Amino acid sequence: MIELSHVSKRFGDVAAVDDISLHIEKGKFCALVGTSGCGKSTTLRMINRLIEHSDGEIILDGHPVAAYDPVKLRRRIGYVIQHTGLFPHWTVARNIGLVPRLLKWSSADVQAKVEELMSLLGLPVGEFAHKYPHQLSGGQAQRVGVARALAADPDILLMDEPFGALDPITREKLQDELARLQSQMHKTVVFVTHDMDEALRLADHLVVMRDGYIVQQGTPLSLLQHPNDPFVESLLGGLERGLKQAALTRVKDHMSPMGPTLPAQSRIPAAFSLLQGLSMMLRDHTDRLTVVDQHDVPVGELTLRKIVKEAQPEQGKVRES
Ligand SMILES: Nc1ncnc2c1ncn2[C@@H]1O[C@H](COP(=O)(O)OP(=O)(O)OP(=O)(O)O)[C@@H](O)[C@H]1O
Repeated sequence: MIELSHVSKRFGDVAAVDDISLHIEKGKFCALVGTSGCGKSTTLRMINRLIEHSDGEIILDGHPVAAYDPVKLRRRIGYVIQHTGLFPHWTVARNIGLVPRLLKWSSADVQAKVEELMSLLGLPVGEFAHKYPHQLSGGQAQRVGVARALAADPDILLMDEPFGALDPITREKLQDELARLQSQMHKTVVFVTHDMDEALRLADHLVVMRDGYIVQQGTPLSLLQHPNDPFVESLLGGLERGLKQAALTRVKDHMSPMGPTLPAQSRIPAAFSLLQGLSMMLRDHTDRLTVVDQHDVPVGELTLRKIVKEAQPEQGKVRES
Protein backbone atom coordinates (compact mmCIF):
# COMPACT_ATOMS: atom_id res chain seq x y z
CA MET A 1 0.00 0.00 0.00
CA ILE A 2 1.24 3.49 -0.90
CA GLU A 3 -0.09 6.61 0.76
CA LEU A 4 0.84 10.17 -0.16
CA SER A 5 -0.46 12.70 2.29
CA HIS A 6 -0.29 16.44 1.44
CA VAL A 7 2.93 15.91 -0.46
CA SER A 8 4.71 18.81 -2.17
CA LYS A 9 7.97 19.24 -4.03
CA ARG A 10 9.56 22.58 -4.76
CA PHE A 11 12.54 23.11 -7.04
CA GLY A 12 13.58 26.64 -6.00
CA ASP A 13 10.49 28.74 -6.71
CA VAL A 14 8.83 26.07 -8.88
CA ALA A 15 6.16 24.00 -7.13
CA ALA A 16 6.52 20.83 -9.23
CA VAL A 17 4.07 18.99 -6.98
CA ASP A 18 1.65 20.92 -4.82
CA ASP A 19 -0.13 19.34 -1.86
CA ILE A 20 -1.24 16.03 -3.37
CA SER A 21 -2.88 13.21 -1.44
CA LEU A 22 -3.20 9.76 -2.94
CA HIS A 23 -4.01 6.31 -1.62
CA ILE A 24 -2.98 3.31 -3.72
CA GLU A 25 -4.15 -0.05 -2.45
CA LYS A 26 -1.92 -3.10 -2.51
CA GLY A 27 -2.12 -4.94 -5.82
CA LYS A 28 -3.83 -2.07 -7.66
CA PHE A 29 -2.75 -0.33 -10.82
CA CYS A 30 -2.69 3.47 -10.53
CA ALA A 31 -2.11 5.65 -13.61
CA LEU A 32 -0.98 9.29 -13.38
CA VAL A 33 -2.08 11.29 -16.43
CA GLY A 34 -1.75 14.94 -17.37
CA THR A 35 -0.06 17.37 -19.71
CA SER A 36 3.69 17.81 -19.89
CA GLY A 37 5.30 19.30 -16.80
CA CYS A 38 2.34 18.72 -14.48
CA GLY A 39 4.43 16.77 -11.94
CA LYS A 40 3.79 13.11 -12.83
CA SER A 41 7.43 11.96 -12.95
CA THR A 42 8.31 13.98 -9.85
CA THR A 43 5.47 12.25 -7.99
CA LEU A 44 6.72 8.83 -9.10
CA ARG A 45 10.33 9.54 -8.22
CA MET A 46 9.45 10.76 -4.74
CA ILE A 47 8.06 7.29 -4.00
CA ASN A 48 11.46 5.59 -4.50
CA ARG A 49 13.34 8.66 -3.22
CA LEU A 50 15.12 9.45 -6.44
CA ILE A 51 13.67 12.85 -5.53
CA GLU A 52 13.15 13.86 -1.90
CA HIS A 53 9.78 15.47 -1.13
CA SER A 54 9.72 18.94 0.44
CA ASP A 55 6.51 18.59 2.49
CA GLY A 56 3.96 16.03 3.54
CA GLU A 57 4.40 12.32 4.08
CA ILE A 58 4.83 9.27 1.85
CA ILE A 59 4.06 5.95 3.53
CA LEU A 60 4.96 2.53 2.14
CA ASP A 61 3.49 -0.49 3.92
CA GLY A 62 2.95 1.52 7.07
CA HIS A 63 6.38 3.21 7.23
CA PRO A 64 7.44 6.67 5.97
CA VAL A 65 9.79 6.37 2.97
CA ALA A 66 12.06 8.82 4.77
CA ALA A 67 12.77 6.06 7.33
CA TYR A 68 14.10 3.61 4.70
CA ASP A 69 17.67 3.51 3.47
CA PRO A 70 17.24 4.96 -0.08
CA VAL A 71 19.43 2.32 -1.76
CA LYS A 72 17.67 -0.59 -0.06
CA LEU A 73 14.33 1.05 -0.78
CA ARG A 74 15.10 1.24 -4.50
CA ARG A 75 16.14 -2.40 -4.61
CA ARG A 76 12.73 -3.45 -3.39
CA ILE A 77 10.82 -1.23 -5.82
CA GLY A 78 10.86 -2.04 -9.54
CA TYR A 79 11.45 0.99 -11.77
CA VAL A 80 10.90 1.13 -15.53
CA ILE A 81 11.60 4.22 -17.65
CA GLN A 82 11.00 5.18 -21.28
CA HIS A 83 14.51 4.57 -22.57
CA THR A 84 15.02 1.36 -20.57
CA GLY A 85 18.29 2.48 -18.92
CA LEU A 86 19.88 -0.89 -19.77
CA PHE A 87 23.65 -1.14 -19.47
CA PRO A 88 24.82 -1.17 -23.11
CA HIS A 89 27.88 -3.39 -22.55
CA TRP A 90 25.97 -6.03 -20.59
CA THR A 91 24.03 -8.89 -22.11
CA VAL A 92 20.27 -9.13 -21.69
CA ALA A 93 20.68 -11.86 -19.04
CA ARG A 94 23.20 -9.81 -17.06
CA ASN A 95 21.00 -6.71 -17.22
CA ILE A 96 17.97 -8.62 -15.94
CA GLY A 97 19.94 -10.23 -13.11
CA LEU A 98 21.34 -6.93 -11.83
CA VAL A 99 19.28 -6.45 -8.66
CA PRO A 100 19.25 -10.14 -7.56
CA ARG A 101 23.07 -10.08 -7.86
CA LEU A 102 23.24 -6.90 -5.79
CA LEU A 103 21.04 -8.67 -3.24
CA LYS A 104 23.63 -11.50 -3.20
CA TRP A 105 21.41 -14.24 -4.55
CA SER A 106 23.28 -17.41 -5.55
CA SER A 107 24.22 -17.61 -9.26
CA ALA A 108 21.86 -20.56 -9.71
CA ASP A 109 18.94 -18.55 -8.26
CA VAL A 110 19.82 -15.52 -10.40
CA GLN A 111 19.95 -17.64 -13.53
CA ALA A 112 16.67 -19.39 -12.71
CA LYS A 113 14.96 -16.03 -12.12
CA VAL A 114 16.36 -14.51 -15.31
CA GLU A 115 15.15 -17.47 -17.37
CA GLU A 116 11.72 -17.45 -15.72
CA LEU A 117 11.26 -13.74 -16.46
CA MET A 118 12.53 -13.99 -20.01
CA SER A 119 10.02 -16.66 -20.84
CA LEU A 120 7.24 -14.76 -19.02
CA LEU A 121 7.99 -11.71 -21.17
CA GLY A 122 8.20 -13.58 -24.46
CA LEU A 123 11.99 -13.42 -24.83
CA PRO A 124 13.23 -16.95 -25.65
CA VAL A 125 16.35 -17.55 -23.56
CA GLY A 126 18.36 -19.24 -26.35
CA GLU A 127 17.72 -16.32 -28.68
CA PHE A 128 18.05 -13.33 -26.37
CA ALA A 129 20.06 -14.11 -23.22
CA HIS A 130 23.41 -13.29 -24.86
CA LYS A 131 22.30 -10.35 -26.98
CA TYR A 132 23.31 -6.78 -26.15
CA PRO A 133 20.82 -3.90 -25.88
CA HIS A 134 21.81 -2.40 -29.28
CA GLN A 135 20.81 -5.72 -30.92
CA LEU A 136 17.19 -5.42 -29.66
CA SER A 137 14.15 -3.69 -31.13
CA GLY A 138 12.51 -0.97 -29.02
CA GLY A 139 9.78 -3.36 -27.90
CA GLN A 140 12.26 -6.11 -26.97
CA ALA A 141 14.43 -3.66 -25.02
CA GLN A 142 11.36 -2.47 -23.15
CA ARG A 143 10.49 -6.09 -22.25
CA VAL A 144 14.01 -6.50 -20.88
CA GLY A 145 13.49 -3.31 -18.87
CA VAL A 146 10.27 -4.71 -17.39
CA ALA A 147 11.95 -8.09 -16.67
CA ARG A 148 14.80 -6.31 -14.90
CA ALA A 149 12.35 -4.32 -12.77
CA LEU A 150 10.57 -7.56 -11.76
CA ALA A 151 13.75 -9.55 -11.07
CA ALA A 152 13.87 -9.19 -7.30
CA ASP A 153 10.12 -9.82 -7.13
CA PRO A 154 9.26 -6.34 -5.80
CA ASP A 155 5.78 -5.64 -4.43
CA ILE A 156 5.81 -2.21 -6.07
CA LEU A 157 6.50 -1.32 -9.67
CA LEU A 158 6.99 2.30 -10.78
CA MET A 159 6.71 2.84 -14.53
CA ASP A 160 7.49 6.20 -16.15
CA GLU A 161 6.12 6.35 -19.72
CA PRO A 162 7.46 2.83 -20.29
CA PHE A 163 5.91 2.48 -23.74
CA GLY A 164 6.16 6.16 -24.79
CA ALA A 165 8.85 5.61 -27.44
CA LEU A 166 7.22 2.61 -29.14
CA ASP A 167 5.15 2.45 -32.31
CA PRO A 168 1.37 2.10 -31.73
CA ILE A 169 1.19 -1.63 -32.57
CA THR A 170 4.10 -2.66 -30.31
CA ARG A 171 2.75 -0.36 -27.65
CA GLU A 172 -0.67 -2.00 -27.70
CA LYS A 173 0.92 -5.45 -27.56
CA LEU A 174 3.01 -4.53 -24.52
CA GLN A 175 -0.06 -2.98 -22.87
CA ASP A 176 -1.87 -6.31 -23.32
CA GLU A 177 1.09 -8.18 -21.87
CA LEU A 178 1.37 -5.85 -18.92
CA ALA A 179 -2.37 -6.33 -18.24
CA ARG A 180 -1.88 -10.11 -18.44
CA LEU A 181 1.16 -10.02 -16.11
CA GLN A 182 -0.69 -7.80 -13.66
CA SER A 183 -3.66 -10.19 -13.58
CA GLN A 184 -1.21 -12.94 -12.49
CA MET A 185 1.18 -11.00 -10.27
CA HIS A 186 -0.96 -8.31 -8.61
CA LYS A 187 1.88 -5.84 -8.08
CA THR A 188 1.13 -2.38 -6.78
CA VAL A 189 1.84 -0.36 -9.93
CA VAL A 190 2.20 3.40 -10.35
CA PHE A 191 2.28 4.19 -14.06
CA VAL A 192 2.94 7.58 -15.65
CA THR A 193 1.60 8.22 -19.15
CA HIS A 194 0.54 10.99 -21.51
CA ASP A 195 -1.81 8.60 -23.22
CA MET A 196 -5.30 8.59 -21.76
CA ASP A 197 -6.36 5.51 -23.72
CA GLU A 198 -3.42 3.59 -22.28
CA ALA A 199 -4.37 4.75 -18.78
CA LEU A 200 -8.07 3.87 -19.24
CA ARG A 201 -7.11 0.46 -20.52
CA LEU A 202 -4.74 -0.48 -17.70
CA ALA A 203 -5.68 1.41 -14.56
CA ASP A 204 -7.84 0.51 -11.59
CA HIS A 205 -7.30 4.02 -10.26
CA LEU A 206 -6.85 7.04 -12.51
CA VAL A 207 -5.27 10.30 -11.31
CA VAL A 208 -5.47 13.41 -13.50
CA MET A 209 -2.86 16.06 -12.69
CA ARG A 210 -2.43 19.66 -13.80
CA ASP A 211 0.19 22.24 -12.73
CA GLY A 212 1.40 20.07 -9.84
CA TYR A 213 -1.95 19.25 -8.29
CA ILE A 214 -4.56 16.50 -8.65
CA VAL A 215 -7.64 17.69 -10.54
CA GLN A 216 -9.61 14.45 -10.17
CA GLN A 217 -9.04 10.80 -9.25
CA GLY A 218 -11.17 7.66 -9.17
CA THR A 219 -11.91 4.55 -11.23
CA PRO A 220 -11.65 5.09 -15.00
CA LEU A 221 -15.39 4.52 -15.35
CA SER A 222 -16.27 6.99 -12.60
CA LEU A 223 -14.17 9.71 -14.28
CA LEU A 224 -15.71 8.94 -17.67
CA GLN A 225 -19.18 9.15 -16.17
CA HIS A 226 -18.60 12.22 -14.02
CA PRO A 227 -15.65 14.38 -15.12
CA ASN A 228 -15.65 17.27 -12.65
CA ASP A 229 -13.82 19.75 -14.81
CA PRO A 230 -13.62 20.73 -18.53
CA PHE A 231 -9.88 19.87 -18.53
CA VAL A 232 -10.59 16.33 -17.34
CA GLU A 233 -13.43 16.03 -19.83
CA SER A 234 -11.24 17.10 -22.75
CA LEU A 235 -8.43 14.71 -21.67
CA LEU A 236 -11.01 11.94 -21.56
CA GLY A 237 -11.86 12.52 -25.19
CA GLY A 238 -14.81 14.97 -25.13
CA LEU A 239 -17.38 13.60 -27.56
CA GLU A 240 -15.75 10.18 -27.61
CA ARG A 241 -16.28 9.73 -23.89
CA GLY A 242 -19.32 7.51 -24.51
CA LEU A 243 -17.32 5.15 -26.72
CA LYS A 244 -14.50 4.94 -24.17
CA GLN A 245 -17.05 4.12 -21.49
CA ALA A 246 -18.53 1.38 -23.69
CA ALA A 247 -14.99 0.02 -24.22
CA LEU A 248 -14.60 -0.44 -20.44
CA THR A 249 -17.97 -2.13 -19.92
CA ARG A 250 -18.29 -5.90 -20.39
CA VAL A 251 -21.12 -7.55 -22.31
CA LYS A 252 -21.53 -10.16 -19.55
CA ASP A 253 -22.51 -7.45 -17.06
CA HIS A 254 -25.24 -6.03 -19.28
CA MET A 255 -26.74 -8.85 -21.30
CA SER A 256 -30.41 -9.86 -20.96
CA PRO A 257 -31.68 -13.43 -20.54
CA MET A 258 -32.41 -15.26 -23.80
CA GLY A 259 -35.82 -14.09 -25.13
CA PRO A 260 -38.63 -16.29 -26.50
CA THR A 261 -37.77 -15.30 -30.09
CA LEU A 262 -35.19 -17.07 -32.27
CA PRO A 263 -31.60 -16.22 -31.20
CA ALA A 264 -29.89 -13.55 -33.34
CA GLN A 265 -27.43 -14.96 -35.86
CA SER A 266 -24.52 -12.70 -34.87
CA ARG A 267 -22.72 -13.98 -31.79
CA ILE A 268 -20.54 -12.12 -29.32
CA PRO A 269 -18.44 -13.62 -26.49
CA ALA A 270 -19.64 -12.50 -23.05
CA ALA A 271 -16.14 -11.24 -22.18
CA PHE A 272 -16.17 -8.68 -25.00
CA SER A 273 -16.91 -4.98 -24.42
CA LEU A 274 -20.10 -3.08 -25.24
CA LEU A 275 -18.03 -1.12 -27.77
CA GLN A 276 -17.16 -4.35 -29.57
CA GLY A 277 -20.87 -5.25 -29.43
CA LEU A 278 -21.80 -1.92 -30.99
CA SER A 279 -19.20 -2.37 -33.70
CA MET A 280 -20.51 -5.86 -34.46
CA MET A 281 -24.08 -4.50 -34.73
CA LEU A 282 -22.94 -1.84 -37.21
CA ARG A 283 -21.02 -4.45 -39.23
CA ASP A 284 -23.88 -6.97 -39.30
CA HIS A 285 -26.73 -4.41 -39.67
CA THR A 286 -28.54 -5.71 -36.63
CA ASP A 287 -29.66 -4.36 -33.27
CA ARG A 288 -29.49 -7.69 -31.45
CA LEU A 289 -26.63 -10.14 -30.74
CA THR A 290 -26.56 -13.58 -29.15
CA VAL A 291 -24.11 -13.66 -26.24
CA VAL A 292 -22.07 -16.86 -25.95
CA ASP A 293 -19.79 -18.26 -23.26
CA GLN A 294 -16.23 -19.56 -23.80
CA HIS A 295 -17.64 -22.81 -25.23
CA ASP A 296 -19.74 -20.90 -27.77
CA VAL A 297 -22.94 -21.82 -25.89
CA PRO A 298 -25.64 -19.09 -25.96
CA VAL A 299 -26.09 -17.51 -22.51
CA GLY A 300 -28.08 -14.36 -23.24
CA GLU A 301 -28.64 -11.52 -25.68
CA LEU A 302 -27.38 -7.99 -26.11
CA THR A 303 -29.59 -5.32 -27.68
CA LEU A 304 -28.77 -1.86 -29.02
CA ARG A 305 -31.39 -0.47 -26.63
CA LYS A 306 -29.51 -1.97 -23.69
CA ILE A 307 -26.16 -0.52 -24.86
CA VAL A 308 -27.68 2.95 -25.20
CA LYS A 309 -29.31 2.61 -21.79
CA GLU A 310 -26.02 1.53 -20.16
CA ALA A 311 -24.29 4.53 -21.69
CA GLN A 312 -26.35 6.85 -19.47
CA PRO A 313 -24.25 7.88 -16.46
CA GLU A 314 -27.09 7.14 -13.99
CA GLN A 315 -27.43 3.61 -15.32
CA GLY A 316 -23.76 2.71 -15.67
CA LYS A 317 -22.05 0.47 -13.19
CA VAL A 318 -18.49 0.68 -12.05
CA ARG A 319 -16.21 -1.85 -13.74
CA GLU A 320 -15.02 -4.59 -11.41
CA SER A 321 -12.97 -6.80 -13.73
N1 LIG B 1 15.44 18.75 -11.17
C1 LIG B 1 14.60 19.75 -11.43
N2 LIG B 1 14.94 21.03 -11.23
C2 LIG B 1 14.09 22.04 -11.48
N3 LIG B 1 12.84 21.88 -11.92
C3 LIG B 1 12.42 20.63 -12.17
C4 LIG B 1 13.27 19.49 -11.93
N4 LIG B 1 12.58 18.38 -12.25
C5 LIG B 1 11.36 18.78 -12.67
N5 LIG B 1 11.26 20.14 -12.61
C6 LIG B 1 10.07 20.94 -12.97
O1 LIG B 1 8.99 20.41 -12.23
C7 LIG B 1 7.80 20.40 -13.03
C8 LIG B 1 7.23 19.00 -13.07
O2 LIG B 1 8.13 18.15 -13.81
P1 LIG B 1 7.82 16.60 -14.07
O3 LIG B 1 8.99 16.05 -14.80
O4 LIG B 1 7.43 15.96 -12.81
O5 LIG B 1 6.56 16.70 -15.02
P2 LIG B 1 5.86 15.57 -15.90
O6 LIG B 1 4.40 15.73 -15.69
O7 LIG B 1 6.44 14.25 -15.59
O8 LIG B 1 6.27 16.03 -17.36
P3 LIG B 1 6.51 15.18 -18.70
O9 LIG B 1 5.21 14.53 -18.99
O10 LIG B 1 6.88 16.20 -19.71
O11 LIG B 1 7.60 14.19 -18.41
C9 LIG B 1 8.20 20.96 -14.38
O12 LIG B 1 7.87 22.35 -14.39
C10 LIG B 1 9.68 20.76 -14.43
O13 LIG B 1 10.31 21.76 -15.23
